[in-house]
Amino acid sequence: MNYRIAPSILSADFARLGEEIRDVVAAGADIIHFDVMDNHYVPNLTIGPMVCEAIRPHTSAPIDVHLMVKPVDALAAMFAKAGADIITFHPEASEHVDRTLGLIRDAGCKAGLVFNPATSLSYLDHVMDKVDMILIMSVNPGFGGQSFIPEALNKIRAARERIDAYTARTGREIWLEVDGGVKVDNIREIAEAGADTFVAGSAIYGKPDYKAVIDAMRAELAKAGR
Ligand SMILES: O=C(CO)[C@@H](O)[C@H](O)COP(=O)(O)O
Repeated sequence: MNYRIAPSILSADFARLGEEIRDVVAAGADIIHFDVMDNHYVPNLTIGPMVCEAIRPHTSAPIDVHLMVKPVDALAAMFAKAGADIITFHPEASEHVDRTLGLIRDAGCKAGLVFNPATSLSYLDHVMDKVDMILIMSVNPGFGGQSFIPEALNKIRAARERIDAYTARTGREIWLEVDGGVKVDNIREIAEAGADTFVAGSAIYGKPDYKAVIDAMRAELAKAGR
């Protein structure tokens, strides 16, 4: 299994963002997770396309933009232009899920849907052909440093079943990402439930030695029974 670790820069030192991104990639990160909050869809306000454009020259690692915004389409287009590689959004925040997925892919990015703990996976029913990544939230979005909600494991299993059935039928791969409260001590269980891509903010940026945390996560993933 090809596992990917995606540090969330929400927990980085924003005053030194370029350096923080270079450091975490040097420590073994595969992807940079970029949280966009609008103080409307979620009760917090973070960073926009100008910051994405500013960090783009600092890394060749994929930038994975998680849009916690409503409406979605205009910002999705701006992030594609600003250098994002992957753009995910919450289906209930889009007026037209199929069209939003299409506009992200037409702009050259991978597109994904994000599921809050209370959002049904049935949003996937008619759009799997346009989905490159499914992101399961294991906390309610808006803040870093929250505890993993155990019920998310069942949702990860259900998403994995959908992906495996789809891949068996079409041969096309879809990534399964998990975000919220991911730590060294639960990453193995999350992988065994079916995730392949792991967002971790406070677990990595909250420790002085990023490489030690990422190495410990990979050691746990190596023991996963998938
Ligand atoms: O999208 C979010 C929170 O809404 C996340 O990406 C957090 O940034 C994850 O932080 P930790 O739970 O890993 O500290």
